[in-house]
Amino acid sequence: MTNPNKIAVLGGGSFGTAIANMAATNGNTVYQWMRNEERAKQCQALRENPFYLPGFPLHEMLTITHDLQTAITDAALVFVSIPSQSFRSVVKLIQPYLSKDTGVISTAKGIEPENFTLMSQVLEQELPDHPIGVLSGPNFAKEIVVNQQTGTVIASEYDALITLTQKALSSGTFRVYANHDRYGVELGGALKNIYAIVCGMAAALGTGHNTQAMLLTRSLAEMSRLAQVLGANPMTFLGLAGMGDLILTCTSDLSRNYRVGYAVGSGKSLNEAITDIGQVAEGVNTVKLVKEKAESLNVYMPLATGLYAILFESRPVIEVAQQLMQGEQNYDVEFSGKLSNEPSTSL
Ligand SMILES: NC(=O)c1ccc[n+]([C@@H]2O[C@H](COP(=O)([O-])OP(=O)(O)OC[C@H]3O[C@@H](n4cnc5c(N)ncnc54)[C@H](O)[C@@H]3O)[C@@H](O)[C@H]2O)c1
Ligand SMILES: O=P(O)(O)OC[C@H](O)CO
Repeated sequence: MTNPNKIAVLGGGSFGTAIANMAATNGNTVYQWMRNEERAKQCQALRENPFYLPGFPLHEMLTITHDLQTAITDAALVFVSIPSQSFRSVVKLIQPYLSKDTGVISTAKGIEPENFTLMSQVLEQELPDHPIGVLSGPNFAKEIVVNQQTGTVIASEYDALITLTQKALSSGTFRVYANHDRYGVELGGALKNIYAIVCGMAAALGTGHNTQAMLLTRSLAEMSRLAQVLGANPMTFLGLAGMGDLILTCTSDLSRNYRVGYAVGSGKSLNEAITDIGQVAEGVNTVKLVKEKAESLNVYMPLATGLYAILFESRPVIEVAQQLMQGEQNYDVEFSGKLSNEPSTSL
């Protein structure tokens, strides 16, 4: 049996800390697990995470620990807030400590290279007997912890898990919407990172509002086009985890993906940009996987393909932008029976 008020959060980064602190503030007994013992002890003693969210005090109901068993035993919910590159290896560690009905929720917005696997699909594979879900939306950790009013989405096939998550996290400043299209919600969170890099790059080149509006709108069209072919509901992309997160990350330098794009657009190499940011920007790997996937499925994704050419084939940004603008004319709104998936060479 699980303790309905016990929650575990895996990951010592910015989002893990924000989620753990919110759940603790709501009166839950929360354990945040960090792999680095020294860091866990330091955060626990300081009541702060100086590595990712310096200056922000942590709630007394939150315990930070290096002991995975203590963190997980009896927890009703486990949030996995580990970047996609390490996600599976951490999930493998937790299996022995989970109770039978513990729900496990991914907050990671990335894709595993093998078989284009999303993180909740990793959960499905590694923890087939557990209810699973995805938490995704326009959610900068740095804004959550200073109580900026925020909306998010819990997506799952399990209504009990949705209700438990809403109860654990909802507050006067955090609103948790439900969605049953887990795949669509998760895909939205992963894909928007590509376009945040594109928009950061465009901003570095001094583009105006017309360009930014066109980029955002065509990004949404492109994401939805792939999502539909992959089996997600394209309407999901009109919600917080699609359009909401796209707007957030494509318009703010709080986004690490946007900052990678801005740095590359300002003349830095991709490696310099990543090193300077010092945290995970999932879109850099995602664009490689999406370009491959789009080609194999013959889905038209000119922005993702153009970004790939700039980042990995040394194509000049201006040249790629001109090519996109001068291709053949295309339709505005898809999914209305016209041109849902026909190849073209324009934006
Ligand atoms: N930061 C945000 O505002 C935000 C918001 C929503 C979703 N996300 C997503 O959540 C995920 C995590 O993001 P973040 O911002 O917390 O990342 P982060 O870079 O701030 O922190 C990642 C944490 O994971 C830990 N980690 C990495 N590999 C590990 C391993 N093998 N074992 C144990 N711990 C490991 C790191 O030590 C670090 O503490 C990402 O997929 C991101 O896209 C982030
Ligand atoms: O900093 P980013 O670009 O990883 O974006 C963080 C979150 O995904 C915003 O919702």
